[in-house]
Amino acid sequence: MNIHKPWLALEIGNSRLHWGLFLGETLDCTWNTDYLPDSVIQQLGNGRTLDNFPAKIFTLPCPLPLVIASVVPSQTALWQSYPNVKVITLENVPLKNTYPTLGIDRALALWGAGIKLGFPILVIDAGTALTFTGADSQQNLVGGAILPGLGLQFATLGQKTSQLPQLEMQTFTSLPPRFAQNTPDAIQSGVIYTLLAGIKDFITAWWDLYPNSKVAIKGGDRTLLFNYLQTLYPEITARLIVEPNLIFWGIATSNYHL
Ligand SMILES: Nc1ncnc2c1ncn2[C@@H]1O[C@H](COP(=O)(O)OP(=O)(O)O)[C@@H](O)[C@H]1O
Ligand SMILES: CC(C)(COP(=O)(O)O)[C@@H](O)C(=O)NCCC(=O)O
Ligand SMILES: [K+]
Repeated sequence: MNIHKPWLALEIGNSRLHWGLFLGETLDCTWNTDYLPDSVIQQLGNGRTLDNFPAKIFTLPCPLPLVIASVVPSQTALWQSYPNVKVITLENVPLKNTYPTLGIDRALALWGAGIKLGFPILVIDAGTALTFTGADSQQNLVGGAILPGLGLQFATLGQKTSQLPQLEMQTFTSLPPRFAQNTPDAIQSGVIYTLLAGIKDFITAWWDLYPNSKVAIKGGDRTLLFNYLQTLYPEITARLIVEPNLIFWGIATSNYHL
């Protein structure tokens, strides 16, 4: 590939779309959007661009080549009509010892983190689901864990009970009192302190196995969780790398042909 050739990387998550504009092998900028309707996808394929895309895309030869990493097959299907599209699969990721149903987002983030930060590596993805995914010094997947992400935990409590309100995370500022005296604080306390203790437990268990390993956190809730962790467990955050672009690093270092 020409070193300055522009192309788009698209990660399709379970909540939204994550975009990266590459110039050759360099990640130029990133942004997020909601899922797009079929009509808009057709327009993009016809060379038009969108208001909430970076303005510089207007200056590039559209439609740009597109590389997709998706964990939502129904969304992937909408892009099959795009003229120059490549869908990344596990076979394109050099990570070893993977299992067939491993999420491509987890494989790419782990691979990207390992290549840039070094193996062994543990990646925490604080997205719709919260995942832990680790690799050893030989670039083998060691394994990981999957649980409901922060937003999903609040949404589930709000939707599946009659008396619990739906909390909006944008209103969260600092840690709630652990022993709360009202319903919203009690929900926050239960979800947040339990999740933070779980994250700490997974990280320390990983460090028991790989004492010098780097640990990186990505995903839409990364900043909120990092800030809370910093208050409760500063010794953990001192060694925790916050990096939103691990998947784009993984895409840039995988084997596929546009
Ligand atoms: N603008 C936003 N839209 C949606 N979710 C957001 C936004 N900003 C932060 N989040 C948080 O990001 C989480 C989803 O993470 P994200 O990495 O975007 O998901 P996915 O990759 O699974 O689509 C939600 O729990 C939510 O709290
Ligand atoms: C665990 C996930 C749902 C995470 O997706 P996300 O929350 O990032 O949208 C996704 O990686 C997935 O569907 N994985 C397949 C199962 C596995 O990785 O074992
Ligand atoms: K994700």
